[in-house]
Amino acid sequence: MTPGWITTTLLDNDAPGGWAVARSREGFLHDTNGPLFPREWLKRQDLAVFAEHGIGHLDGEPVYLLELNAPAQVPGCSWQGLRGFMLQGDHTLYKVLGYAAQIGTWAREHRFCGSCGQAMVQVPRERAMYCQACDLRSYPRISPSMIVLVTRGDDILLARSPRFVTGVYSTLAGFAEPGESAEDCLIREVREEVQVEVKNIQYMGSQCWPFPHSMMLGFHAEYASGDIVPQADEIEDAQWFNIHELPPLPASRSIARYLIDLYLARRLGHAEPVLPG
Ligand SMILES: NC(=O)C1=CN([C@@H]2O[C@H](COP(=O)(O)OP(=O)(O)OC[C@H]3O[C@@H](n4cnc5c(N)ncnc54)[C@H](O)[C@@H]3O)[C@@H](O)[C@H]2O)C=CC1
Ligand SMILES: [Mg+2]
Ligand SMILES: [Zn+2]
Repeated sequence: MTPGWITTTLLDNDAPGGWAVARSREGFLHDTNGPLFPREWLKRQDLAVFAEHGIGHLDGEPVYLLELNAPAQVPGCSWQGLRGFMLQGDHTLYKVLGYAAQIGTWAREHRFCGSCGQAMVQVPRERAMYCQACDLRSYPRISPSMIVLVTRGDDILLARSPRFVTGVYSTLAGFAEPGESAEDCLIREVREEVQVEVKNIQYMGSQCWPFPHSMMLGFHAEYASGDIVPQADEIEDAQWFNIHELPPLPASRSIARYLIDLYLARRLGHAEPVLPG
């Protein structure tokens, strides 16, 4: 048995047993034991199953996703969004659900060929949808996004999007565009969002962000020039904050928080945080 969570395998839907998670537009089904249910039990419930996907192994046991058309009422159970599982509870289980959500969304959105419109089929032994007419394969979608902590000595540049929880400020982020390197994207996004120029760009680490399919590439950069001018609509407010007077910050498992905590730790000589994968 290999401990932990391994996502690589496709599983045989006809084989009995294993664990299952159920997902609807309301999130994942869970009870007091969490979101993993014995698969045979879950399949006996009155669920509008749209698709079933083998998604991996947890501590050697196969795990399946039941993708539902609508959230069902199951006695003793309720529904919770992926974000709730990210904010609290077991990190490995959150990884299982994050992967399940990405596979479920991708398979649902690739039922038909984007080129000819014909129905696509799941490729055996590969995580891909296939159109026979076009010989076209579609793989799970991942969107590279850059995220950066810009610093100027004891001051760090944080901003608020109108979508954030009230009061919370975070690092700048944005999706990479075709033709860009991560560093090009960083320079463009910082310019667009606050009209600041940066230098000494350093890659710090990456994190899967399954909301819905980002791959966050985390950087540190030093301030070079410019006064903050927040981008209309996208950025509600942006400021330099002294590291001793910080506003409410993003969730502790986010790479945004890691970039901030790592800078503080290095600046203040504290133990360095670990980036949750
Ligand atoms: N893990 C973390 O700590 C953090 C993660 N993020 C994530 O980073 C990602 C990018 O951040 P934003 O500031 O929202 O991006 P952004 O600055 O590029 O602006 C968002 C806009 O980009 C466009 N867009 C949406 N999806 C896209 C895609 N797949 N490719 C290209 N453009 C797209 C839309 O017009 C959207 O309004 C988001 O998924 C966000 O949730 C953001 C902050 C912290
Ligand atoms: Mg942004
Ligand atoms: Zn096609």
